[in-house]
Amino acid sequence: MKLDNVCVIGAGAWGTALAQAAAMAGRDVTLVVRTDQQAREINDHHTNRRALGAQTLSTKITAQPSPSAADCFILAVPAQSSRTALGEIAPALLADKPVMLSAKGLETGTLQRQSEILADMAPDAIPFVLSGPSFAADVAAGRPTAVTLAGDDADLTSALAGALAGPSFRPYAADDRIGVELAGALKNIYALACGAVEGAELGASARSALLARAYAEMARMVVAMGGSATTLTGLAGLGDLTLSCSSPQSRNYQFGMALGRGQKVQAILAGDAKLAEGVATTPVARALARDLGVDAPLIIAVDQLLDGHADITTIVAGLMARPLKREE
Ligand SMILES: NC(=O)C1=CN([C@@H]2O[C@H](COP(=O)(O)OP(=O)(O)OC[C@H]3O[C@@H](n4cnc5c(N)ncnc54)[C@H](OP(=O)(O)O)[C@@H]3O)[C@@H](O)[C@H]2O)C=CC1
Ligand SMILES: O=C(CO)COP(=O)(O)O
Repeated sequence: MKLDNVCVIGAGAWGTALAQAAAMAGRDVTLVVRTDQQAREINDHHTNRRALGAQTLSTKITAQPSPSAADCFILAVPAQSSRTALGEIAPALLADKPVMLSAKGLETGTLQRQSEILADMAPDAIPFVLSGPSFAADVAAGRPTAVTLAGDDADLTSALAGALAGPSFRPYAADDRIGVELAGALKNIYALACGAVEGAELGASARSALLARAYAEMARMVVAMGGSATTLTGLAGLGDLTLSCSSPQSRNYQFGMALGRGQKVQAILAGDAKLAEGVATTPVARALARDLGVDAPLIIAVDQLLDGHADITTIVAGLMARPLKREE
């Protein structure tokens, strides 16, 4: 399959960074933007300041107002906007084309993963999931990282990984789409939790204990939903979990820090909070855990913190007072 050109839908931080990675890998890239002003800025000045500050973008990136025919596509809008964004694209454009899903979140209401949304909206597209430890600013600046690209066809997944690979962006091909997708979505919940621990000044020991129990809980969720626990040992699992749960650069971690300092969700959102996917994904994950009968005390704890019915001191006391159990 020809993979010379890539169309990226969503010109926020991540879409622009992935456009840059694809361009650095030698691809011709079209980046779908929503305003003429953003198109002019990218095409004339090779920057997208709202998304990536002063970062200079490759001249191989061309901005345009709507998607056009391409060898493969990357969807990079927030998880709750994926359905709307896909609804604006003629399904025929995506038919038999690889579509790489890069949003890290579960859909409110439907409880769906991104690839389930794609299957609804463009059933003939070929789904791939891209996830792993990768801050947009790092990727766009050419700082090195490695990610997981999961797809059903091993040869095509490897070919796509090769089409995106550059000196500073190294995708590993994998086949567990469900595991990779869930790891990306769930890590945002645990980043909220770890940020809250930091905001409440509960200490580095608490944060690492939380991280380890988060990993165990994430494995229970992934296995219950048909993914593989082994996937979590990789970039999309351990790699992204440790990044997002330990770095104030993570927007979810930042949001968690504000929660831990006692701020309410509405107040944080009313400020200049950036996108924190875990806020919408937490109640979805809680509903999924309930439906699947998965023991998920940390997801429940974050949901309680978000819904404001308990403060962090009460929530942590509740977690610590649970019956002792064996580590498995
Ligand atoms: N930033 C990062 O470091 C990383 C982000 N991700 C994931 O990528 C996803 C996007 O995040 P990010 O780029 O950072 O978010 P941003 O808030 O930076 O950007 C979101 C972009 O999506 C656009 N958008 C929203 N709705 C639509 C729509 N219906 N159609 C077309 N475009 C739309 C927005 O346009 P407008 O501004 O006009 O509203 C904006 O350009 C998230 O799921 C995130 O978890 C994954 C890895 C790294
Ligand atoms: O997913 C990310 C890094 O891998 C970005 O995390 P945040 O959305 O929390 O900033």
